[in-house]
This record gives sequence, structure tokens and C-alpha cells, in this order.
Amino acid sequence: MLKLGVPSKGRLMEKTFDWFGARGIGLRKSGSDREYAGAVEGIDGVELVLLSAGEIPRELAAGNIHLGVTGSDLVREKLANWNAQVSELASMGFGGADLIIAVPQVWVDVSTLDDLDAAAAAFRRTHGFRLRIATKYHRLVRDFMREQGVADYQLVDSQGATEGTVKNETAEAIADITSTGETLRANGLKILDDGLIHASQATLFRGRRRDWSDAQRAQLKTLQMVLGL
Ligand SMILES: Nc1ncnc2c1ncn2[C@@H]1O[C@H](COP(=O)(O)OP(=O)(O)OP(=O)(O)O)[C@@H](O)[C@H]1O
Ligand SMILES: O=P(O)(O)OC[C@H]1O[C@H](OP(=O)(O)OP(=O)(O)O)[C@H](O)[C@@H]1O
Repeated sequence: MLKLGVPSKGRLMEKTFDWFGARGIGLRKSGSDREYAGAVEGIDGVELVLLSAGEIPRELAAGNIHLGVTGSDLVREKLANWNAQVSELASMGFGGADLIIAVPQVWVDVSTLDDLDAAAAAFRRTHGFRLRIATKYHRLVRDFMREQGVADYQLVDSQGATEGTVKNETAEAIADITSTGETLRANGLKILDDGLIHASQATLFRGRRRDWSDAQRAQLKTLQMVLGL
């Protein structure tokens, strides 16, 4: 059996079902709405596993599922050296959202990362501690800031309502997902001009473990053919 992990709820689940359905493979939740089992029609040997989108990267890397649909941001965040552990089979064209760095709109002198770097140095001199960036995307933000040469900051963990941390004075800036930009605007924040860390979308991944059986490899080929990949 090839195990296919799909987000267990919400828009990501529904759009994933639509995407496979449009390519001749029927996916659906079996049993009651609260039961995380699924059924697959239109291809043999594929089993549907419903999981939290955030857990799918690790389950792929661990080999507990062979294929998985999740946001490209989550794979990069959850897996060190992600492309050694999984590979992308298809960008699915939905679930789009940008991981960005945003600062208060009232910081009129800060519109780029260079400006932020300068503001961070000044902040540290004035306050005696490093400027705080609230996020749940620790790995992606750290890697991005290192590449961009910004060092004078600290990350503070925020697992939700991240845009509120600035108003609550637990952070000076944030790194979070945005789609319409409404949450940022409502919280008086603006995106830095060069503050796009990753443009995410729902993506079909395969695990790259070497322990797949010949039958599983053949099954993947069949699935790719059916999906037109
Ligand atoms: N407006 C949006 N807000 C948040 N995430 C979005 C948005 N649009 C697309 N996404 C994407 O959806 C994915 C997150 O989905 P979801 O919140 O269901 O995951 P999760 O972390 O597993 O949730 P939970 O822990 O509540 O089960 C990410 O890849 C994210 O980029
Ligand atoms: O640009 P927008 O369209 O306003 O969307 C962005 C918001 O949506 C997400 O939050 P979500 O509701 O998933 O909750 P979270 O705060 O737990 O991440 C994200 O974290 C932003 O807060």
C-alpha cells in the first residue's frame, strides 16, 4: 500500500479532494465527520490518511506516509534540509499564502531589511535588549535573516494571533503568513518591501526514504501517470 497523507480539515482538505477528483481519483472521508479515516476510488493500492497539515512533513520524513499534501512553507519549516527528505511532485495551485516580515506602520523610516537592521541596532542601544520578532516559523525566519545579513534581533515564539503581539508589546515586529493582508492592516502593520520569506502553496510531496518496496515504487509510477505528472 502507498499511504497518502492529506490535511484532515478545512479548505486544504476540500481543495485537495477537488484536485484529485479532477484527475480521476476520488478521495473522501469515510465514516463520521470526526473520524480521520478515508477512502480512495479510481486507483488500487493507495490508502488515504487524514492528518494535521503541520504533521504531514514529519510523517513523510519518518516514512509513516509515502505521499503527502501540505503547504510548501510547512515542509521547509518542519524539516531540516527538507529536500533531502522529501521531494515535490506537484504544486497544486491553491492554499497560497506568503510568509512575510512586517513592522509597525508608524515606523516611517523602516521599509526594507536594511532599514530594519539599522533600527534593530538602535533599538538595542536604547533598550538594552534585542528587537523581538514574533513568529511560529523559527527555522525559515532564522535562515532568511542569516542570508540577508540581519543579526541584531531575537525571535519570540507565537503559535497564533501573532499580529497582536506588537500591540501587546511582546514583540516589535512579526513574521507570519498573510493572504489578503487584512489581519496585518487591522493590526497597524506593514510588510517590508523585501520582506517576502516564502510564497507558499499546497504541494504534493513524496518521501525520499530508501525503504520503499518495488511494489510501492511501481504504485507511485501508476499514480503519477493517472495524475498526469
Ligand atoms: N490565510 C491563511 N492563514 C493561514 N494559513 C494559510 C492561509 N492560507 C493558506 N494557508 C496555509 O495553510 C497551511 C496551514 O494549514 P492549517 O492551519 O490547517 O495547518 P495546521 O498547522 O496543521 O493546523 P492545526 O494545527 O490547527 O491542525 C499552511 O501551509 C499555510 O501556509
Ligand atoms: O492575510 P489574511 O487574509 O488576513 O490572513 C492571515 C491570517 O490568517 C492566519 O491566521 P489563522 O486564522 O490561520 O490563525 P493563527 O493566528 O492561529 O495562525 C495567519 O496566521 C494570519 O493571522
